Amino acid sequence: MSKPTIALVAHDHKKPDLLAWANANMQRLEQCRLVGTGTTGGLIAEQTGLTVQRFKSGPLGGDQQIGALIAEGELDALFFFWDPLNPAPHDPDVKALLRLCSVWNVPVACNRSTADLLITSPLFLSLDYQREVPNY
Ligand SMILES: O=C(CO)COP(=O)(O)O
Repeated sequence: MSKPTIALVAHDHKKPDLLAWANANMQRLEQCRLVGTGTTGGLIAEQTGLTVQRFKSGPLGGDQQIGALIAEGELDALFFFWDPLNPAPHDPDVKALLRLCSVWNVPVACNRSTADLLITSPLFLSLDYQREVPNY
């Protein structure tokens, strides 16, 4: 398997959580191709030194760009620390992104504990594991 592609996204109040998690998982993240929404991706690249391909900011279409990667079969996992306590102007985009993860059986972590379990799973970087992709 080539490097898995994973997306990193966080709403503003959750960015510190995602950043702390990224710092704690540098070695694993270095083995992945990283993409992210604009502000999140920039922050992670700047503060960890990891290379992150940045899409537009979430409210400007970044979630949808990541959704497009999913629809094209190019995303292996989404780490999306969304904010359950503050409404986002682009909530439909957020829902659409999470929905596509279910449609295409893409693993998604919405908080730090799930992100820990996912990134440390022996299946995650395993050559033997093939995620089942639905055949619509
Ligand atoms: O709004 C977002 C996800 O819905 C994240 O966008 P930013 O990374 O640009 O803040």
